[in-house]
Amino acid sequence: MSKLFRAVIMGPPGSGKGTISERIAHSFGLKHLSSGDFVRENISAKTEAGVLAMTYIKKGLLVPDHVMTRLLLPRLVEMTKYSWLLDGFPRTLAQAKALNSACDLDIAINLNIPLETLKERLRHRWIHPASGRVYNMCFNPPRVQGIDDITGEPLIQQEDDRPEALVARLRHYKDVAKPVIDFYKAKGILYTYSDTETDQIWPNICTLLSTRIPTIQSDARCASTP
Ligand SMILES: Nc1ncnc2c1ncn2[C@@H]1O[C@H](COP(=O)(O)OP(=O)(O)OP(=O)(O)O)[C@@H](O)[C@H]1O
Ligand SMILES: O=c1ccn([C@@H]2O[C@H](COP(=O)(O)OP(=O)(O)O)[C@@H](O)[C@H]2O)c(=O)[nH]1
Repeated sequence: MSKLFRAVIMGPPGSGKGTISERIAHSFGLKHLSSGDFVRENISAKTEAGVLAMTYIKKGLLVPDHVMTRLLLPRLVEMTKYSWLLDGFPRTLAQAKALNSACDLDIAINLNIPLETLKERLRHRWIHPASGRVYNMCFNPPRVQGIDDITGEPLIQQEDDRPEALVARLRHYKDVAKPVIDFYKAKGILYTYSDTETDQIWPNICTLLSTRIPTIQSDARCASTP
């Protein structure tokens, strides 16, 4: 069996983690593990960690590290046979250290996107709350305005995507993410990408992954839109 591949993707809200993760999962056959999805699953299933997590999310806060690791690390144990890309975790140095004790990462992708771009994107972000599917009214609009393509249910805009909430969220992200970025830099596995468009970043990430996931050959999948 070929060696398993493990990666994390980091970046501020709106940096395109979800969008790029979907492309990576689609092109390279990795499992896309989203911490937000895990949290929402635990909330729906009313697990102990889910009920606890909900009390923080309702206040617009990050879930504390010990709750988040309790919720997430067992899911990684279920994934020992698979290659995966983890999106949304770690968000803090404590989470990065917990993850480091649980498994060896091959790479950490860091998206560094200008503030104005983030604001503009999130202003146009609409989501289908039940599935977490993400749309953008300019970049990838739904087929019918305001309606989820798959279920036909209405889309919503998240409170904390509004410009007023965003600046504080981004400031908080920078403070918390800096030690995580330094941690992966010191390990020599950090790859930072800076641009205003996912379509510009994507070919570079795709080329990197093609060299690191040897079972899969690079080809047209590294074009700007897969
Ligand atoms: N690693 C984590 N640490 C703490 N809380 C987390 C973590 N991952 C998810 N959460 C909680 O779950 C919520 C939903 O996460 P999700 O990543 O889907 O959305 P988000 O924070 O709005 O992300 P983004 O705007 O970057 O796409 C977060 O707002 C946060 O409260
Ligand atoms: O080049 C891009 C990449 C993403 N988006 C949109 O920007 C928003 C944020 O992207 P995503 O949810 O993937 O980012 P995340 O918060 O997961 O980092 C979404 O509405 C995407 O459709 C965009 O307009 N242009």
